[in-house]
Amino acid sequence: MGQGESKRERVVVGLSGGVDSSVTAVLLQQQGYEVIGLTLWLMKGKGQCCSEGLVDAAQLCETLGIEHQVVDTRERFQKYIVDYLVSGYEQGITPLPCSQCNRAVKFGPMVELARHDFKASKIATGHYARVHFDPHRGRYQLRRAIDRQKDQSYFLYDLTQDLLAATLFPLGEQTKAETRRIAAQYHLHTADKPESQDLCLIEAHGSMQSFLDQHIPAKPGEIVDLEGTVLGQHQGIHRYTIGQRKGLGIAAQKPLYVVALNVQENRVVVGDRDSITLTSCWVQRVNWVSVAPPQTPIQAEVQLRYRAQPVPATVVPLAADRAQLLFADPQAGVTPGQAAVWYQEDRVLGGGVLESG
Ligand SMILES: Nc1ncnc2c1ncn2[C@@H]1O[C@H](COP(=O)(O)OP(=O)(O)OP(=O)(O)O)[C@@H](O)[C@H]1O
Repeated sequence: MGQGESKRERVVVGLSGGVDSSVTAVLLQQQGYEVIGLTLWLMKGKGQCCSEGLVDAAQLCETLGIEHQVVDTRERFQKYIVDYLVSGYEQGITPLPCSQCNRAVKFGPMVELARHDFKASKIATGHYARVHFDPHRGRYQLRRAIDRQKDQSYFLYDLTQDLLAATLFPLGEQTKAETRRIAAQYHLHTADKPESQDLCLIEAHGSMQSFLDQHIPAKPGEIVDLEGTVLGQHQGIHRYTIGQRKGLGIAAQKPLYVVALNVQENRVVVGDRDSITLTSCWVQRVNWVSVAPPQTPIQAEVQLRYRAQPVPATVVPLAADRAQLLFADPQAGVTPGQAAVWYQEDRVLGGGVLESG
């Protein structure tokens, strides 16, 4: 290093090839960081995080004059996401792979690579969420983004304190409209890329159904009511989700919902709305984020789906990383495999995976 030159702090930015991560790189460069672009190659084929994404990310780095690295993560993605999804659907649950993807496929490996290969202390992504250190609590706090429409904190509840300490979310403080404005201002070729609407896997395969059909063979069975009366046939329980109403193909006098997916008997069990309405449920693989695991029950607002309205509940911490949720009002949207994430105001306290039964 020459005299008078100061060593700039280095940050590794996860680049998917989309507008959000592009603007993240621009903002950090503007703030004086030495930015390295890192693209994880997740899947074969075309799509946002596949070949098209790699090329767009490479082009962005060329425009910004920064280093770009691509790391082949396909095996990890296969193990933690594809296999996890397939075995979940085979067992009659509806897994949400995004939180697991963030912790095990993206943030964990990115922080490792940043520290050991790139000698960088920080990583950054284009997620809409906020993180800051609270000296009173002695912990990093994960919070919702300023832009509530885009807020992605729901998908980040599984991050650890160590990962949060190493992470920057520059977009958490601004709206998506501002992000697009910055992309246009810097003439980024990613400025007009359409918003991703769904799971990256679904975008790559056209639909969840076609993804599952490629991985799970059809296995016809019966659709029955709670008394065991056969009402129809199905082509495989992996095609159904608990709580599902549409697409059952059964004519009935009142609306029917999927109540249970019985793997042993290969049966889809249906019932009326009351039979899917719960006053409590259990959560496993709980991660407490912004607070240490509490010893006594806490009051929180629980979100049972991405974009669902949070509902008031008591979270009862249990042994072995489990918790029980006691809803203030009965809830019909409890889908095993999806994430339940609990908040106090805009702070993510914790979350976990909804259990069946
Ligand atoms: N394949 C990847 N390699 C590295 N980082 C990634 C990859 N995919 C996603 N990320 C990081 O995670 C963030 C959120 O990803 P998500 O899939 O939710 O896309 P998004 O919100 O549409 O963002 P973008 O517009 O950057 O694609 C991205 O902004 C990026 O920083």
